Formats: sequence, structure tokens, C-alpha cells
Amino acid sequence: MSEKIRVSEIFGPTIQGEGAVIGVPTVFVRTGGCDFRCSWCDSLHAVDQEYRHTWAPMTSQSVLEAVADLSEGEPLMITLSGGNPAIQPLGELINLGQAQGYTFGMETQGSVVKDWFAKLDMLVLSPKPPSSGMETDWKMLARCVVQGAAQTVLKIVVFDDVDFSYAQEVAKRFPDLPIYLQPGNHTPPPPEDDDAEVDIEGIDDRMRWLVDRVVEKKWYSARVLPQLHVMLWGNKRGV
Ligand SMILES: C[S@@+](CC[C@H](N)C(=O)[O-])C[C@H]1O[C@@H](n2cnc3c(N)ncnc32)[C@H](O)[C@@H]1O
Ligand SMILES: Nc1nc2[nH]cc(C(=O)O)c2c(=O)[nH]1
Ligand code: SF4
Ligand SMILES: [Mg+2]
Repeated sequence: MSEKIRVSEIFGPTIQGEGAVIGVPTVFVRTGGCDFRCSWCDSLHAVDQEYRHTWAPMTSQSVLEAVADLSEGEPLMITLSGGNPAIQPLGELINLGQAQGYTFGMETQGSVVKDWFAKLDMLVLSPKPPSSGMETDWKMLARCVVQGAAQTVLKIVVFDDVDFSYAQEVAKRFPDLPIYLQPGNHTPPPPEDDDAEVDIEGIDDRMRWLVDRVVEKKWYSARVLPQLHVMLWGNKRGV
């Protein structure tokens, strides 16, 4: 019997709200458990051990059935997120899904590498800036890149100037990867809150500041994007 996947939630179809494939319809499979604990994590219900009892152990087949129920059998992009999906056994799910016409994107911080990264259609590496309180293992991040997903991109959350310098350092180390900058959202909801308010003005301010910084530095290969789902629905879960 293959190992079960710990699943916090499966939701959609919605649009991918962030980064390289922003706007693309997708179903999210959010796994439970993370080796990090970022100070500003917006998905603590999939990180904090306090919520472990809500993370259902599921087979790959049952995850795919749940996705197919939501998409009414139409194959689409499945986005694996978390928590850190890299700590879950996801190779079989990707094989099964791709055989049925699904494509797979994954969001991970680059702290753990698996051989099945090579099967992904889109790997989003989101190493964590200083404001998160986490450290970057540069060697591990580089191993995630060479694992060879069809497309690999970087996405860095930026709250302040120190984070901005960190993002520049990441870009310097990985000059061949497209890099997306995303303003941080300061108001993560309490995990049990299904419809939390969000500080849109603060996000707008940081977005404008981020554009100014990119232009000032003539960093013309950077791409600056807000979290579209947060602009539309705030910190609501399941969108
Ligand atoms: C919740 S994480 C889950 C996947 C993985 N653990 C990671 O961090 O990449 C998904 C994305 O949301 C971003 N994110 C988390 N909290 C955020 C916040 N408060 N503001 C902006 N982006 C945030 C992360 O940086 C990551 O790119
Ligand atoms: N619409 C939407 N787009 C997203 N992109 C990354 C998300 C995540 O939490 O991983 C996310 C999310 O939760 N919802
Ligand atoms: S790595 Fe991702 S899921 Fe884990 S705590 Fe940080 S933002 Fe949250
Ligand atoms: Mg999110």
C-alpha cells in the first residue's frame, strides 16, 4: 500500500491568484504540515500542529476523485500547496493525474527536494525572506532547481527593504529563472476564521512601493504582482 497524503483542504476551481500562472483556473490541493513557520504565514491551518486533526490522510486516488468532483470530471491544472507539499508522497498522484490529462503546479519554499519534482509542469520556488524569521538553505534551493520540473520560477514575498535586497540576492544566484515579487499581506487570518478582513490599503501601499523600488533599481527582469485572490476575496479560505 502506498503512503497516504495528509490533506488540509481541496478547493476550487478558482483562479491561481499569484505568480507566473496568475488567472489560470485551477483546483488547489493544500497539504497539512510544514517544516517552516513563517511569522506572517497566511495558511497556518495547514502548518500549526494544533490543526493536525483536520489533516485527512488520503490516497492519491481519493485526492484525484475529490478534484474530479469539483471540476466535474474536466481535467485542469491542479495546484499543490500547503503547508509544504514537498514533505508529502505526491509522485503517485502526479502520475495518475497526468495520465488523465491534469497538469500539476506546486508551491514550495525550497527546503526539501524530491525526485518527483521532475514530473511537475510548474514548480514555484518561494524561498523565504528575512521578515519571515526563516533561514534559506541555498544548497537545497539549488537542488530543487536542478531536479528539473518542466518550468521553474521564483516567487518572493517582500515586506520591506531588507526583503527586497534578499530578493535581489536570490535573482543573482539564479539568473536563469523568472522571478516574481509579491507584496506581503500583514493580516493573516486566525486559522479558524473563514472570512477574515484584510488590510487592502496596506497591500496597495506596499505594491506601489515595490514597483517604485524595482524601477529605481532598473531591475527590469523582475515581475511585480499582487495576490489577486486577496484583492478579490480578502483572506477568505477556499478561494
Ligand atoms: C502558504 S504558502 C504554501 C507553500 C509553501 N509552504 C511556500 O511557502 O511556498 C503559498 C504561498 O503563499 C505565500 N504567502 C504566505 N503567507 C503570505 C503573506 N502573509 N503574504 C503574502 N504571501 C504569502 C508564500 O510565500 C507562498 O509563496
Ligand atoms: N486563488 C488562490 N491562489 C493561490 N496561489 C497560491 C495560494 C496558496 O495558498 O498556496 C493560493 C490560494 O490559496 N488561492
Ligand atoms: S513555508 Fe509556506 S506554509 Fe510553511 S509557514 Fe512559510 S508560508 Fe506558511
Ligand atoms: Mg494562500
